[in-house]
Amino acid sequence: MPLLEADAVTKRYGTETLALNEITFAVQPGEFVAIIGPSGAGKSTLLRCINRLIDITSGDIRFDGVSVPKLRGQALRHHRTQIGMIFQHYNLVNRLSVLENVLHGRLGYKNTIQGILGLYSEQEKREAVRILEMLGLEEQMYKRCDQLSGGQKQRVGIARALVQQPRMLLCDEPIASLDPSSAKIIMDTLREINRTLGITVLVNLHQVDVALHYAERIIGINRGKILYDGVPQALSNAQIYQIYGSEAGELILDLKERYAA
Ligand SMILES: Nc1ncnc2c1ncn2[C@@H]1O[C@H](COP(=O)(O)OP(=O)(O)OP(=O)(O)O)[C@@H](O)[C@H]1O
Repeated sequence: MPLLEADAVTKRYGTETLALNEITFAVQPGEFVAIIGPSGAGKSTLLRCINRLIDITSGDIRFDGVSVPKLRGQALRHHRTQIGMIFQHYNLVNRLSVLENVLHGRLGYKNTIQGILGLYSEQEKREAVRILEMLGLEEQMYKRCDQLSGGQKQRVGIARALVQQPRMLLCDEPIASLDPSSAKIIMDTLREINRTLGITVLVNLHQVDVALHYAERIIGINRGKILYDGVPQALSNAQIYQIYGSEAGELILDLKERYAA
């Protein structure tokens, strides 16, 4: 059974903007999928609908066979614990330590009082430390997050998602604010998590070359519609043009340079 199914998902903002237009696809457990497309294509909207940060207008999204739009209360909180989110701007609390930020990933499992008091079990703290060590952040553990580099902040974001023990990671432009070497570390980390922990990864990427390098499947979106869904090897330049429209020229030039090198 697929882990995630999107069935004719449509999302409108007000009456004007049709951000997603009958999107249909399914993701199997363990897949590494890159969603590519130009600015405004609907990539962020799609991830936010999957996690129910926003409601879809029509269609259905099923996670592990359960209809996401119908979830309420405890069931919705449980759904969100299953999905780790990683953001372009990290969404960390800068004045708190790395360890405290990572433990925030456990909040979905707590009642309000436990959450407010920051009550975490020894087991949860040990697990947070173990994940920080795995991501090479053991020396940063007690630093405030505002003392970290962008790449380190994003690794904290990944650690926070992992302590949730998620089944899927949704990554919204995780490398858009990073220099190339930090971006590589983040993408390598996501691939490693996918391969060794078997966690399904859906990653929004603006950069088609990165998507081609890392993903085993590409979903290309333009104006809220899927224009390509398949393996990276079969994505032609003509299809890249279709997906990216006027932004394509520069991208394809970059690709040629990359492959020539
Ligand atoms: N909260 C909102 N209210 C109204 N319109 C929105 C909202 N969020 C996004 N949109 C619009 O929906 C469309 C899709 O936006 P979305 O952010 O999902 O695209 P994207 O592919 O993630 O682009 P980017 O990479 O620039 O974030 C755009 O036309 C955008 O202007």
